[in-house]
Amino acid sequence: MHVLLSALVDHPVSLFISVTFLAFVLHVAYHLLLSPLSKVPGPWYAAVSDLWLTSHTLRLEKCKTIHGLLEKYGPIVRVGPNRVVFRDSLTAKTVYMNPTFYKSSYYKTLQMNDDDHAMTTLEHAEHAARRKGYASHYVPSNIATFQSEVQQYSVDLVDVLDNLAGKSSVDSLTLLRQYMVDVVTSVSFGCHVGALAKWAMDAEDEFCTAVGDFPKRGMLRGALPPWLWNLVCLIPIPRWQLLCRADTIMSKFVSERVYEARAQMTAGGHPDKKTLVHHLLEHKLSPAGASMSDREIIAEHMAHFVAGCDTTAITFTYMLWELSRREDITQNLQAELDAVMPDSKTVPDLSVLLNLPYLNAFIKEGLRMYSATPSLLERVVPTSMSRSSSSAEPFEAMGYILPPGTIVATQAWSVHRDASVFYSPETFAPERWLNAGPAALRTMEQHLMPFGLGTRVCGGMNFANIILRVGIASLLRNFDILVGSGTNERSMAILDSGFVVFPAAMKCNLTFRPRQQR
Ligand code: HEM
Repeated sequence: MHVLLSALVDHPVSLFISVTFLAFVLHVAYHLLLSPLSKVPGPWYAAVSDLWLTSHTLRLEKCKTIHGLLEKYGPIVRVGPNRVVFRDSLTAKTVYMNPTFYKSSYYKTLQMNDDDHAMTTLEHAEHAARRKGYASHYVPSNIATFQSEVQQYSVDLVDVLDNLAGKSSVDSLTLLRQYMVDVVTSVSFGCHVGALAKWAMDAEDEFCTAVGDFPKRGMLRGALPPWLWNLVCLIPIPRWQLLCRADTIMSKFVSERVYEARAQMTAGGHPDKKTLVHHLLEHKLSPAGASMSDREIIAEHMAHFVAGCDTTAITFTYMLWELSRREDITQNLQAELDAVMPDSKTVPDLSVLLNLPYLNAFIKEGLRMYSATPSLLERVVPTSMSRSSSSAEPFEAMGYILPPGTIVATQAWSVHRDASVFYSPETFAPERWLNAGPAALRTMEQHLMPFGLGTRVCGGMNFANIILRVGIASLLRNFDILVGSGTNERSMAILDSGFVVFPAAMKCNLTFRPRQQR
């Protein structure tokens, strides 16, 4: 022993290698045998390091990989040294409804210009104060007052496609992002930016491009050290420059409109309709009367563009892609829509659309299979599960005690593909929502979580539900949708950035053939 030690001291490199090796062995032994999470099932290589999960995130297959583990190991799996994933409705209820479970620090990667917004505030009280600022804007009664704007943009969408007369295919993802930018700008600021019109004229719209680029920019920025990011941003390729400047472009667009609305309000002007900006400008963050700062208002607006435009455009695109391959579903939808839309360009009132059984079943099925955000929604196990008590109270998930600080999460991708709830889960079948008995229907509804769950559920959920119904009704009443050039199973394979999914080809060419041409 003495000889070995003196040999190591004489050879510092050997000493370094030996100490590193020992530290590694102790690290592995701790995570596999002694950690409070060591009893939770899962592969050993995931338990000892986050590198394994990171490598799958970088390969854009995080939620599919985690789904594979849930299928293999059962409803609770350890996917990292400090990370546990589950697929269980009771556990989901505790984690997402209990405000003592804060969001994990992952959400900070979604900040806007390094500023927080509702989605990135981790702690409950701070989030509640911000959410109050925008929540009244998206309640069904208020958002319904914007239905004429949504209807008008969907008719504009039909007109743009009518002009093409089905002669060429179009990238639906880009087109629908433009449509969403028009819709969200109108309900956020009460103004018209003409994004669809620009698309029709083949004119570049920097803001729409920035909205689409923002998540990709975030992904790249998160993967590179700051110095390297700053360096690559100097590469003088115009398209690349546009991506690097996505935050600046969005911030400029939003701040101009925020300052305009403030000036109007200060001058005593009353808007015809109270839009999101008015709600945020009037909002008090605390009972003492502190308003939101300009930076906070701008970040909140930018977040609603990013959270609302790409997500809705992606889900909408996948719904159309499904229709391009399924004549049976198209015919059912068209039969229902023909009956309530005698004039193909007059979209019925929401009260009518919300009561169309097949349309509703189609939208639910689309959200089940193609939610744009089906990945882990991470929360942190609190020290105490009760807000009134500070004493430590262990959190038990499906028979395992998870200590405070453990990251826990479920993901819509797996919940929506649970074969015990949704028969043939990989089949797109709107009928499942129409033919199920009351108990099975209730169970399916309880397991549908495209917009997240509980206290942090999607703020724009009601709005998205309206947009999807109005959009699908307008397009299907007027067009048959056909697969376009270059679009196939491979190009539409779902990749995920860790939060939002997108088609492998990042586009989806479809042909919109006017129905009278059939
Ligand atoms: C199909 C379309 C959409 C999907 C699938 C979707 C999905 C989601 C999900 C899963 C979350 C919760 C994330 C979490 O728990 O961490 C979320 C949050 C949010 N979404 Fe959506 N969303 C959609 C459309 C929209 C729209 C149209 C808007 C508004 C214009 C919007 C605004 C927001 C906001 C503000 C939050 C943050 C909520 C908070 O923490 O207070 N979303 N969304």
